[in-house]
Amino acid sequence: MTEHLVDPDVPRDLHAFIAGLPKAELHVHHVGSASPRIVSELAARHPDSRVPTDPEALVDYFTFTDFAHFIDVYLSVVDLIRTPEDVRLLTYEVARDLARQQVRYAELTITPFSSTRRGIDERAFMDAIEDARKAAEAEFGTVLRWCFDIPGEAGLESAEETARLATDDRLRPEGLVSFGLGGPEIGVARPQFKPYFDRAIAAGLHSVPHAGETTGPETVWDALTELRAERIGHGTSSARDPKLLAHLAERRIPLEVCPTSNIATRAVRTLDEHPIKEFVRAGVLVTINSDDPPMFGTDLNNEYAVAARLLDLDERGLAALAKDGVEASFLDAPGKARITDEIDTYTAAWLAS
Ligand SMILES: O=C(O)c1cccc(C(=O)CC[C@H]2O[C@@H](n3cnc4c(=O)[nH]cnc43)[C@H](O)[C@@H]2O)c1
Ligand SMILES: [Zn+2]
Repeated sequence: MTEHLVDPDVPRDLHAFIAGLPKAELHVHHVGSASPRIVSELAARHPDSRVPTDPEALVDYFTFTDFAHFIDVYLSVVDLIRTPEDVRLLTYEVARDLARQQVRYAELTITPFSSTRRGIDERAFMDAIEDARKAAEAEFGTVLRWCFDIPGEAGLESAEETARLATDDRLRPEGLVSFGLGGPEIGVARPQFKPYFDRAIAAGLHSVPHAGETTGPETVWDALTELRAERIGHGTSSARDPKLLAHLAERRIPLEVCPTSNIATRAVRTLDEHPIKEFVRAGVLVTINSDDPPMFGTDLNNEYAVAARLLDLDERGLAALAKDGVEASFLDAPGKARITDEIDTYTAAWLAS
């Protein structure tokens, strides 16, 4: 249990239950998962960067005034990743952090455009993530899969490049399962990305755009109708549209909810005002995720503790939430059954002890 993340309003034994609970993480960004140790190590290697080298100074550096400020800081960390070896190290260390939290399966959102435009060779980039994925599975038992996302604000050039990297048979990595859209939403309309999503879907990828994180429910509708979203990244503003909530519930389209992220980027004012309760009340399939954990001073276990408090969950409720995460994942049926069984076995043993 990470002491600074112990929520005093959640019983300690529930924190301990969460710490050992097998979980799936469906919404977590590659660069946004770099631990303070990795960020400071990379910053020390690149003294021209404005990113602090002192891990303690990172707490202030990772305090955001709004979403635009968050993206600005995020890109300063992206600037630290300059070689394929940086990419490999980051990916492997992210897997280690996930494994420590009993994450059995994670879909990691990667923005290959940001790396290739900064001069990392595309072949070497793919080899680096795949090499780390295989090593992580063999050494930690955590299965990683990739979502390649378009950094929407970088324009259609970035959409074209991301679609090419995701669909070219000579480049497309084995671990790639989905196609996303990230970055700021304001002024970046979802429908313009339809042709790129069409190509990715035709190549067998799942559609998982961010939508409704910093704009209204109409963005979520656009993601559903234009980009054929199978899950929605955040979808926070869906709570403002009862018809949309009913649609999401009826079609079993999961929301990838990241509560602490929404507070850190100031998309939502306080955790108590977070709409997660409305989602559950409307019957929407909610999954719990961490987004950019070290940047937001959180981790997946803490997000489960937050959910336990906001939704008043006990061990059985938390186990059900973890199983919903597995169900909403793009794992195959035997893979889902394996983790679900593990959750049931763990929970039964915990309750019997
Ligand atoms: O890489 C560039 O050069 C570049 C140029 C212009 C714009 C961008 C971006 O907008 C990058 C956005 C970046 O942010 C990632 N991310 C991480 N967390 C979140 C989130 O909560 N909501 C949306 N985006 C997020 C995203 O994956 C992109 O990599 C880049
Ligand atoms: Zn995100």
